Amino acid sequence: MQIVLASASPRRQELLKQIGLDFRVMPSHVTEDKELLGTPSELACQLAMAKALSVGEQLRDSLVLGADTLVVHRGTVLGKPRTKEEAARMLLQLQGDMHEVITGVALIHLESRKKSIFHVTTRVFFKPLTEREIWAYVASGEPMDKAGGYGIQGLGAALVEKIEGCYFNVVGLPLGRLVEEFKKFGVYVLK
Ligand SMILES: Cc1cn([C@H]2C[C@H](O)[C@@H](COP(=O)(O)OP(=O)(O)OP(=O)(O)O)O2)c(=O)[nH]c1=O
Repeated sequence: MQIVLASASPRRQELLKQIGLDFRVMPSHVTEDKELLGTPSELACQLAMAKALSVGEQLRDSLVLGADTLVVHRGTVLGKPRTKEEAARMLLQLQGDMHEVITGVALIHLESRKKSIFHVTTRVFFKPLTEREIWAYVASGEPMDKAGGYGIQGLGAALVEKIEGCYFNVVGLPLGRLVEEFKKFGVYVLK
């Protein structure tokens, strides 16, 4: 079965390659409205589903994967910062505290009407940071295309005290859980 990643994220491509999957990439063109209709995890799943469906409708015999990563701090959902000032504000809010990174995932195979939608949460604890450190990080340019304004896989590692849960989930896909869900579609990473 052809696997299609409905994502423009280079990180998600790298993560899928890491587990040796053979897949194609077809970015979806879903507008990511992070307006909260339900809980943050419901929103992550809804956006993941919308991305998977927008591609799946054209490729009904493929197994299509959509995902969405959100950062939630004290009940507020943080998306991708639009400006450097917004990035600095987000990081100032996150420093010295815990936040959750939620990735919603949708796997859909329209031809067989099979689907699996789930989310995984990782708790991330940031060190206390000075404004100077935050601006130095923002100046690296790394925050701009990332939820919460940081990338744990890059220089953003320097902001983190510890995490609880799946590391890969923070980067964009919960690999361990994903491998289990793929099995339900007859796709085995370890065979
Ligand atoms: C918190 C965090 C987020 N991110 C990234 C993962 C996601 O790519 C991005 C969140 O945006 P998403 O909307 O989940 O994904 P995307 O817009 O990059 O790609 P697409 O919608 O086409 O699938 O933030 C990191 O790379 N590292 C981190 O530590």
